[in-house]
Amino acid sequence: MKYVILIRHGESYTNRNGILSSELNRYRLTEEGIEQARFTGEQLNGLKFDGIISSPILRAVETANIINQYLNLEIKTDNRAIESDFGEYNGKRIVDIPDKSRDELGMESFESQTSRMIDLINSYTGNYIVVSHSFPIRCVLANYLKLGEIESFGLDIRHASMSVINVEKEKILAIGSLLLSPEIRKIFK
Ligand SMILES: O=C(O)[C@@H](CO)OP(=O)(O)O
Repeated sequence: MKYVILIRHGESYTNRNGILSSELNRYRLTEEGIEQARFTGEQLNGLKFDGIISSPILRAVETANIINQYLNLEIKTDNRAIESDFGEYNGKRIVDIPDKSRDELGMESFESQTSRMIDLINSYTGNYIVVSHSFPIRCVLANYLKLGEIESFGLDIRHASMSVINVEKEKILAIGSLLLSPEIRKIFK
């Protein structure tokens, strides 16, 4: 890819209920999450992309379809953009998860998520929107910022926010933005 806009899905019932879930078809977007996705679609309206790639998880696919109402592109699902694998903690409330490292908890590692997301980005040519999840997006940004898991802990990726990367120059142009600057909009005209 030349440029990528990484978008976290809108608020879903996993977030509303404080649950970690990588189940494919269980948790939909909330009304708020639908509105968030619509707002992001409006920001992207009229801009040109080579396609939308989405995590196969329902909340991401719903977000991609709402955004695509403004873009009318082909949407591809790609497992490399999927949510973290939470292991035995899949479906559990965040408050009930012991305060241990991901490795100790048997969850998918920071490195695994980083490499699958970078692999996805490097396997498409052109400018794409990628709809994914908070942690995988944080992994990509940390990669370009040359930060590790602990050092990038503060990267809080809001629902339906846009993080923009010039992939060829390995340069982050925006992190977790709800709007696009005129300079960034020009790239996709
Ligand atoms: O549950 C969360 O906090 C994140 C973790 O990646 O998932 P999602 O972005 O799907 O809400």
